[in-house]
Amino acid sequence: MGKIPVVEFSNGSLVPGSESWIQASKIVVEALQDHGCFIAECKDFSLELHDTIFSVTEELFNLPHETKIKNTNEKPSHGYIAKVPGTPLLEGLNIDHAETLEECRNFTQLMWPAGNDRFCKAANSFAQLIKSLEAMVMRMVFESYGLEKHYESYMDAATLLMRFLKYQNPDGIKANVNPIAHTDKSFISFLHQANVRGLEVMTKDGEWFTFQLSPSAFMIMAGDGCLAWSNGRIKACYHRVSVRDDNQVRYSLGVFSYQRGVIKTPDELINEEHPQQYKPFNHIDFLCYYDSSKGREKAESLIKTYCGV
Ligand SMILES: O=C(O)CCC(=O)C(=O)O
Ligand SMILES: [Fe+2]
Repeated sequence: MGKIPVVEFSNGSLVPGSESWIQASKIVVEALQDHGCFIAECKDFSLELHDTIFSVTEELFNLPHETKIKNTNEKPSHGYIAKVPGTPLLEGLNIDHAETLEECRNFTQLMWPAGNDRFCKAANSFAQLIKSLEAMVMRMVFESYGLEKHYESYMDAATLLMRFLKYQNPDGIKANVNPIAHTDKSFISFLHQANVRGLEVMTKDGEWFTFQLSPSAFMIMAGDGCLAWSNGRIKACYHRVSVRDDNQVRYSLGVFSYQRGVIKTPDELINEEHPQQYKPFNHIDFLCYYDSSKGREKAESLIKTYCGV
């Protein structure tokens, strides 16, 4: 009861339409509706890429402050994040449109003017893997609601923000480095952690759930975008990070999918039983609204305030 399901994902064996696909699909959609999340065991994600991505992540955070602040972006939380009130131990760097090799190259060039091919390759391979995971998960979601015809346009409008995260050693303070529980503003998010566990998600029973580390496991969670799009059928996953092991620096990776332009609930999901709950809204405008709103810690139902009917 209340446990987050684990679903095996591999491009080779999980073929759309097959018996295993239909079974996996059922578990995925139910989990998204119940908890707003599930765990994907991703067989195509090699241990080698897992090790490389976290080794280059460490290298990235070791760059001088003057270099890291060059990671700027006009969109909120899309550039360098450091010492944000409420989360003083958290540092983050972001590659917008990480699914494109070009943007991975631009970011690499900015951080390492002399080049760092290992970083660039690892970041782009990681983002590509997430892209294919997103394609599978969202195909399942669209199919299960009978919305196949809208799937291609969803994927065409999807862009990935790849975030590298570092949580400083809390140094003897009661270890709770990012206690702010929140839902993501994304459509869907993919989280992967290294050696230090810490991500906790709230189950439908209202309990905090933390998961065992596996180098090929990803926590996949729905954000506010998906909640509104699905007319409230899918939950936005409520989560927080709470590192309890002393003297450990925690690294994690988050990939957040955003829709270019407007998110609109498909007409097929609106009926007498499910009256329209959210008006169409521009995804990035919603992120800006969130960013400028006071008391973001409490912003649990901000999407309702922003575009609720
Ligand atoms: O570090 C993590 O595992 C989660 C980070 C997170 O929730 C976020 O960046 O929105
Ligand atoms: Fe989050």
